[in-house]
Formats: sequence, structure tokens, C-alpha cells
Amino acid sequence: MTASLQTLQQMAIKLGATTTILRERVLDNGRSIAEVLVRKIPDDQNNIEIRVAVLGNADAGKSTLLGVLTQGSLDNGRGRARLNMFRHLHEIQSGRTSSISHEILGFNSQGQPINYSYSELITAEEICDSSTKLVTFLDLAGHKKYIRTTIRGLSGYSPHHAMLVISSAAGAVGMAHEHLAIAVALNVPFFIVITKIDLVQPANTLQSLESFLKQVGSRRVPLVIKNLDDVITAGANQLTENVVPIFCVSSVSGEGLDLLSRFLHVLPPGISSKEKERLEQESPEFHIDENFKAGDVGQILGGLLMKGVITEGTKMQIGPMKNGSFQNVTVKSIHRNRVPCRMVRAGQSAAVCLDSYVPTLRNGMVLLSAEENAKVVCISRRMFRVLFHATAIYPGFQTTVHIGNVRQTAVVVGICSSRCIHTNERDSVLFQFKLHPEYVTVGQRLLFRRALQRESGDYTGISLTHMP
Ligand SMILES: Nc1nc2c(ncn2[C@@H]2O[C@H](COP(=O)(O)OP(=O)(O)OP(=O)(O)O)[C@@H](O)[C@H]2O)c(=O)[nH]1
Repeated sequence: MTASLQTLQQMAIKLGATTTILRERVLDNGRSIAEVLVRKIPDDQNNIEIRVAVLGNADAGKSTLLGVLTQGSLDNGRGRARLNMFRHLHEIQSGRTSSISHEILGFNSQGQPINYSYSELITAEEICDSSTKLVTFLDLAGHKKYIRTTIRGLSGYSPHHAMLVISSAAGAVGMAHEHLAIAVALNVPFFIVITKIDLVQPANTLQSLESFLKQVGSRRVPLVIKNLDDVITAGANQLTENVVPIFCVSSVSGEGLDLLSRFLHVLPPGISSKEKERLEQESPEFHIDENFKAGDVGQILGGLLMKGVITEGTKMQIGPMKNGSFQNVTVKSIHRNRVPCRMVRAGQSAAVCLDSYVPTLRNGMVLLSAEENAKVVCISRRMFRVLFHATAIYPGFQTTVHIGNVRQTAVVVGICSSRCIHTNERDSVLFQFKLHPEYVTVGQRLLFRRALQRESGDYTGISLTHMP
């Protein structure tokens, strides 16, 4: 076995790859078996990246868990670990997340976590440089007041996986149901973390999970992760098998965190390297989710590059403006994970600085290649499925729709095969944006939600496919 592992390692080194032994076992006949992860990072990339959105009810322990994973020191049960996750003073004062924050956790080639406790004064740049795998967490808000921000995170940032955090003290209550229903509707693979097991044993919460999963429309069955074998099996099959991995952890005692961390290390990115290569060949399409001006630096756009490659100096067009037109711009500089870089590739998020100021910028706009003949829509036809509605949806129904980063009021102007749509029914629907045209592409999922009364927050439905 030692000789075989050495040979494998030498083969990997020749290809510029690394090997990590995931598990080893000695059989009854004295022979042994080892499962080895061979990780090859593309030549032009530092590490393999995945984005994980963190969902769950307020006070479930999301920010605390992220604080513990990314800062590397345990919580005191009174909110110490979450302090670094907050972006605003009111969040620190209330202990409640209201915005989307990004946190990173790296892993080296041996599978050891690299976070801010790895060495004294380590910076985000050094974490990125020393990691072969990088997990970016999106810490989303749990309180129902901030549901629109949470939907924006799930729909706009295209996370590869969602992590639903449930407190074992409170169970799957409040917004946990709605958050997971949205992740299921957007087809984001998910896993569950039951936290605070130092306070209450998770037995009752575990029991209720099967019916909880059915209620949100997921046909997957829960698989409680108890040992390293379960971790490897669940990690390898996360995208294909019909199971939901469940971890039981405590951010105060640290119990169960090792298995969760190992799972994050083996969790695969959402798309294959072939698919990624194909996307990189296409014309660039950068979806804007944040825009701001920083002193003399100029106009900065935060977002995700869905297709193509952008480099410094690339000539592009930004829009659509209110009249549907696009404005020509040039990319001045690019930052990724707070570090300057020369290039951003399909599937990566980045902050792009433009050479000129763009008036009337809004989130949901796109940056496209300057040569692209960009088309925008006022009216769009889509296949709809209503997940829940108290009565039915008729023409004239008006609501806020989310398509990626686009968020705008739209009106249903026609339903193709019947007069109205009820819960669980599907139909092709024509809807019109109320204010201005938007850039949408075939296959993007559309999500709409309407609060029937201000407080109740009834979640209504999703469109499955965009029909050209
Ligand atoms: N005993 C114990 N307390 C925990 C644990 N995890 C979190 N807490 C405490 O639970 C409280 C709420 O945690 P948060 O991390 O702010 O919860 P959240 O889900 O991020 O809440 P929002 O930001 O409002 O969405 C804090 O006081 C934490 O110290 C745990 O594992 N054990």
C-alpha cells in the first residue's frame, strides 16, 4: 500500500495535482484499501472555488457557525464568534444580520482548514494563496424583515450549495421553511446543520426533518452524518444522490465541527471542468449585484461573471438603461477576494472598476461584450409553477419578481391555456415589467413572492423556464 500510494503521488505531482488520503481500511484477509482524493487545479487558477449560501431562521446560529469556521475560535454562547461577520453597527448592536456578507474558508492540499487562526496576522490574500480549495460563504439574514435580501442572495449570487442551519433548541421553525422552499425552487443542492447541540440533544429535531423536507417540496431523504465514511459518501454524491446530509454540531463545544469541515473540503463545485471551459469560450456576461463609487478610483461594480473571460482593458457595454439602451465602457481594474487580479473567468465573482462614471446604475444590470447585439425585454413568456397561493393567479396579478439580480414589479398579462393558475399547477404565462426593460436570458429561473398581509409573507411561486 505504501508503494502504491507513493506511485500515485508521483503520478499526481507530474500532472501538477495533489493527493489526500480520505480513508483507509484493512480487510479481514489482511489486505488494505485506501480512497484518495486527487485534486488538479487548472494551470491558470490558484484554487478550486465553491459558493455556499447560509440559510435559516433568525437566531439559529448561522453567523456564529460561520464565525467559528472562518475565524477558528469557538463561541461563548453569547454571540462572541459572530462579531466579525457583521457589516453594520446596527447589526452588532442588535445581533441580527441584515445584509449579505462574504466569508472565506480555505483548505490546503492535505485537507486542513486555513482560516484566520492558521497563523498570526494572516490576511484574506494569504488564505487564498495558500489554499487549494476555497469555500466562500454568503451569510444571509434570518429575520423575515430581510427576506428580500435573502432571496437576492440566493437568486443573484448563484450559490453552488445551500447550508440550512437549524437550532436544536428551537427546531425547524420560522423562516427555515420558506428559505428552504426557495432553495428547492431554484434547484440549489442543500445540506442541513443542526447547531446548539450543547444545549439540547437533536433527537426531536431530527425526527421532524423528514416531514419538514416533504413540506418544502424536496423528495430527498435525510442522512445523519456520524463518521468520516458518511462524510466521504455524502460529499461525493451530494449532487447526484437523493439524500440530504445532516450534521449535528455545537459552535460552543466544537462537537461535530470536524466532520462538517471535512465535508466542505470534499464538496464538489456545481459544474464540471468541461462545462466551465465551454462557458469561458462564450462572450462575457457579468451580472451586477452591487455598485458603488470609491473616492477617486471610479465606478466599481460587484457581481458574478456567468460566461466568458474579462481582463483589464476589455471594452464592454453596460445596461440596460431605462430606455433599453447600453453605454460603452472599458474595464480599468479587477479585484477578487479583496485582492487585485488581471483576469476573471466564468463562474467567478469579482469587483470590476470602470474607466467612466455611469449615471442611473442599478443592481440587475449587466456588462456585455462591446460587440454583442444585446436584446432586452419588456414582456416575457415563461413556464410557471405556483408553489403556494391562497386562491389563484389571474391576469392582472402584480408582484415583485426576482430573476438573478433583477428585481422589479411585473404584471401577469396573459395565461396561455386556462383562465387562472392554482397551487401546484403549471402553465405558460406572459408577464410585463412595470418600470423598464431588463436583460434576461433563456433558462434563468424567475421567482416571485407576495406578502398577502404585511406580516404573513406568503410565498407564492416560481417560473421554471424562460420561453424565447
Ligand atoms: N450554546 C450555544 N449557543 C449558540 C450556538 N450557536 C449560536 N449560539 C448563540 O445563539 C445566538 C444567535 O446566534 P447568531 O449566530 O446571531 O444567529 P443567526 O442565525 O446568525 O441570526 P440572524 O443574524 O438574525 O439571522 C448567539 O447568542 C450565539 O452565541 C451553539 O452552538 N451553542
